[in-house]
Amino acid sequence: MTNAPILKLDHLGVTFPNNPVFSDLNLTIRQGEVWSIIGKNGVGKTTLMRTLLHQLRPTQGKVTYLPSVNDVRIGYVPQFRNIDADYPLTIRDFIGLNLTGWKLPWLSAKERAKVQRIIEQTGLTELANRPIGQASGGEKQKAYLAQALVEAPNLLILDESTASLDPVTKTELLDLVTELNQRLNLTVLFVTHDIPMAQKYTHQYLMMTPGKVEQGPISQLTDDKVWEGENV
Ligand SMILES: Nc1ncnc2c1ncn2[C@@H]1O[C@H](COP(=O)(O)OP(=O)(O)OP(=O)(O)O)[C@@H](O)[C@H]1O
Repeated sequence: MTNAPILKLDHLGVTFPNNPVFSDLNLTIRQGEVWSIIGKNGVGKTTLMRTLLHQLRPTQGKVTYLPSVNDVRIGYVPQFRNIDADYPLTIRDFIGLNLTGWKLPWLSAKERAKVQRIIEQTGLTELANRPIGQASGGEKQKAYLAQALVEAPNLLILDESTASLDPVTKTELLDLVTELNQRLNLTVLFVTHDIPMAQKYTHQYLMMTPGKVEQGPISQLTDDKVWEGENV
C-alpha cells in the first residue's frame, strides 16, 4: 500500500466578513492516515472541511489534491441533521441516492449490489426498507455513513458524525471505519470533541485554536494540551 500525499494545504486561510476564522494553515495528509480535527465550538473545523470539499473558496492560500482531484473520491458524513418524518425514501433508497447518475433515474443491478453490500457492512440489514424519516437519530447517522461509503471513497470526512450516537453504535461505526482504513487504505478526517475516541481511533491530530493550529501524532495529544486548546 502506498503512503503518498493525498491532500496538501498551503498557507490556507478563511475569513468571513469581520470574522477571521483561521489563517496560515499548512498540512499534508497522506493516504491511509487517520486524523482527528479538534478544537472548541466555533473555531472553524466545519469551515475547514467545507473548504476541503470546495464548498467554500479560501480567502488565503490553497488546497491541492494529489496527484489530482480526479483521483480523490470524498465521502462526507455531516453533523447530525434531522430528516422529516414523512420523507418518502427508505434507508436503502437514501443510501443509493448519489449513485443514480444523469443517465438513468434508477439503479443498475451493479449499483443495487453495491448498496446491498454497504447495508450489510453498516449493520442496516433489518432496517433497510424502513422510511428513513422514521429511523432513530443513530440509525440516520448510520445511513449517512453508508451513503458516504457506497461510492468507495478514498477520503472519508466524518464531521462530528458520531456525536449523537450511543457508545456501542459509535464503537461499531468507528470499528468499521478502522477496518476500511486497514483493508483499503482509506484516509479519514474525524472532526470530533470526543478526545478518548480520537485517541483510540486516530493516528494524528490537528488542534485548532483561535489564531493557532497545532498538529502531531495522537500520542502527543495530552489532556493538558486539550484543556489549553479548549480554553484559549
Ligand atoms: N457562511 C458563513 N458566514 C459567516 N460566518 C460563518 C459562516 N459559516 C461559519 N461561520 C462562522 O465561522 C466560525 C467557525 O464556524 P465553524 O462552523 O467552522 O466552527 P466549528 O469549529 O465547526 O464549530 P462546532 O464545534 O460548534 O461545530 C463561527 O464563528 C461561525 O459563526
